[in-house]
Amino acid sequence: MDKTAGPGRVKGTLTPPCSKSYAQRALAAALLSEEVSVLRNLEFCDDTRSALRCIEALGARVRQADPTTLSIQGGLDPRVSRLDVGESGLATRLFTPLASLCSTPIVIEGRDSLLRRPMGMMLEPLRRLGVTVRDNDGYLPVEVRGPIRGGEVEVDGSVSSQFITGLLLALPKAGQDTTLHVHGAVSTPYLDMTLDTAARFGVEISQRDYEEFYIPGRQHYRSTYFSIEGDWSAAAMLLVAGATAGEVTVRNVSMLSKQADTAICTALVRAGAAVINEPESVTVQHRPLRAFEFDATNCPDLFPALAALAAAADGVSEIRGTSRLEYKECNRAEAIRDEYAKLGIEVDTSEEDLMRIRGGQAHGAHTRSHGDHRMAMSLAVAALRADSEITIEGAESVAKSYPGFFEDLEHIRY
Ligand SMILES: O=C(O)C1=C[C@@H](OP(=O)(O)O)[C@@H](O)[C@H](O)C1
Ligand SMILES: C=C(OP(=O)(O)O)C(=O)O
Repeated sequence: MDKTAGPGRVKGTLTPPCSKSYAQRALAAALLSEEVSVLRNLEFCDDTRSALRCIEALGARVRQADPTTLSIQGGLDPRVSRLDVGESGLATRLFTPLASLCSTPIVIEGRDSLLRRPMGMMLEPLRRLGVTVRDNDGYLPVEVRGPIRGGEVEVDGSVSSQFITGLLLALPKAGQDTTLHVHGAVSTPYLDMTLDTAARFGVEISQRDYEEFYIPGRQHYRSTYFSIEGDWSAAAMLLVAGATAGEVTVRNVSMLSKQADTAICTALVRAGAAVINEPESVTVQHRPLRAFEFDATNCPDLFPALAALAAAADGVSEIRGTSRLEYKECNRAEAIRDEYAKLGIEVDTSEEDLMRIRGGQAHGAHTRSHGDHRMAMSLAVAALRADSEITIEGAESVAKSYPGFFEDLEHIRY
């Protein structure tokens, strides 16, 4: 689907969808409890729907108490032999270890960009933990047959944190205690979100410097009332719209959150925007923007929002961490470079792990999302400052994380 995004100013207040990272973790934890948990403020995007499908397939009994509240009777009892994780990287790397708690074979399968994302990091550690694994040369589909038994294992954390998240949530239910030795962990705030979720379900895990995790086995996930907070990755796009084209208040987000993408506020301040933090909202106002430096290694999902910010800033911004972008929904560094070039914005990715963006006047153009929700949103935000409309091919991809994005942006644009 093509979408036309127009130039304009923005002013208004928006509430982003709930954090899909927290929602997926809370759904997984509710499955692992033998009791009833209640998840509130849960709205559905494609990725949270994938996680819901997985927990139902693995045995959870889910009742919709109201449009945003689910009551979940947990308990692993696989009803199918195949799990459809849709296009969600997290659901894949989270539910593969969870499925490995079962003694029946389960195939994990996905679609589209997920089929090109590496899954090899899961194979050896799962085998060492007693799981029989069949894979497709390091890609989906993957078949696991547990039960995973715990023990001591080395894990490569340098491509993604998501498999560690899956192990951290699955292994408290294993028969033995586990020590994970993690090498080169990236996206570490996402591991804090996992530990936070586990703790809220009464599960104990200790860790040292994201290098060693100790997970006692045979633990009990207790019944929990879990309110899902607003999504900082979605908020980041809206706040950049405020910084570049007017003023935006985002409700239901707090700087006290453990979400990685709270870091957008640091980038906004460095770029010269006015950022007003309140206990349950953030307001960003436009000011003349200057080039900034920022390391996004641990918050890779911010890159597309940062690109729209840097494109509107005076000078050359330097954003570190591009090597983290190769294996997202598309190669996001290349996609940002190529699509922003169509707008007349120069993006240099020639130096390893670094992106340089020279701010300037964006021009109308026909662009592509590369099937990537964050690219579609980034281009729509960049369009606010363009001299004419930008067409975004593949705009429906926003459904992966923020189905109402275009309506929300239109609501505050004038
Ligand atoms: O655990 C999570 O919720 C996520 C972790 C990050 O992935 P990586 O650990 O692969 O960087 C992030 O990019 C992804 O959107 C969500
Ligand atoms: C990369 C993302 O998600 P996932 O890895 O869960 O597919 C994302 O939401 O930008």
